[in-house]
Amino acid sequence: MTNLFPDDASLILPAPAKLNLFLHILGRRADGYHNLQTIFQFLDYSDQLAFNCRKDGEIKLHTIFENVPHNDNLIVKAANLLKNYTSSPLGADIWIDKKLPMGGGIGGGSSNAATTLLALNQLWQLNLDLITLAKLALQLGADVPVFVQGKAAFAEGVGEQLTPITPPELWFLVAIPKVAISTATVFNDPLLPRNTAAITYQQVLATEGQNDCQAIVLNHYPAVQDAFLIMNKLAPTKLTGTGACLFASFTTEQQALAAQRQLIDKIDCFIAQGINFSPLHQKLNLSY
Ligand SMILES: C[C@](O)(CO)[C@H](O)COP(=O)(O)OP(=O)(O)OC[C@H]1O[C@@H](n2ccc(N)nc2=O)[C@H](O)[C@@H]1O
Ligand SMILES: Nc1ncnc2c1ncn2[C@@H]1O[C@H](COP(=O)(O)OP(=O)(O)OP(=O)(O)O)[C@@H](O)[C@H]1O
Repeated sequence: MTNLFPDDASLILPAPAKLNLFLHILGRRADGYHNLQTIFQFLDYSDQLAFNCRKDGEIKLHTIFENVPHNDNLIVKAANLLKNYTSSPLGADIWIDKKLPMGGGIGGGSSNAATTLLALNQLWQLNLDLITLAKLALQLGADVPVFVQGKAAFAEGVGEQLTPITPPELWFLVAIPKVAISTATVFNDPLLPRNTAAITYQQVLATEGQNDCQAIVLNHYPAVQDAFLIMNKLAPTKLTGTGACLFASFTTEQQALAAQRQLIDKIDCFIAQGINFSPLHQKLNLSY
């Protein structure tokens, strides 16, 4: 395991990325949030977090994030939320090996928060079930509950009403344009389309779908537009979440690798398989 972590770490767990295979915006609620329909699928591509229990109650994230103050970090927020909810007297030392790009639309921060909730639930012996943890998780962000539940899902509401589904576990080429995009900025854009018709659960897996944020993001962020134009020549390419990452799917790893070879020196990208049961839940031996 990575030497970023102490040898005596009691728990080392992954925080996987997600893709939004499509992202439909149905409307805007009175509180400003948007009603969505999306498919979340996990990627076999993860940050790693290490945890030790502290008896003095302090929550300490040891890894420095250049642009995120300690107490604003979703890892620390998740730990404090769980501590307050359960009145646990315990604390934690936490380290992270960060691989997922921030502001990339692949859910890095949200996934870190979910992994922290599940890790401390175990270390502090709280025995909260996933439904209770997912409800808490929603306070941290619309994307956090799916990472707590651990199953690929058709999501509705603001992203918290989850129906497990099993889309094909394809191989993805994921491009990382060199820009971080704020989700709130995209959702506040007056030109964002907000009137896509709802589909039914029966239609989900047959729906190709689109990302309703894509046109806005390509228009405003030249780095995303450039990467899109290059990658879309190789294979049909889509935005995930509010970007900046783009993805294209392939039936086999070899096909994805062949496409990646054509992008070498042009776009920073990685290959990963889509997975319907989170690597976090697999590592914790939770059943599907
Ligand atoms: C775009 C997605 O990534 C799709 O999976 C998510 O909906 C975003 O989830 P997230 O990053 O966890 O977002 P949050 O931290 O909850 O919200 C950030 C901001 O995005 C906007 N927001 C988010 C989710 C949503 N359904 N409607 C919104 O309008 C709100 O302005 C909010 O202030
Ligand atoms: N542990 C964390 N990892 C990443 N970002 C964090 C973390 N804690 C707080 N943040 C803040 O949250 C912002 C969004 O982070 P994140 O990487 O989750 O974006 P994203 O990939 O667009 O997520 P999503 O797809 O859920 O919208 C970052 O720009 C950063 O300021």
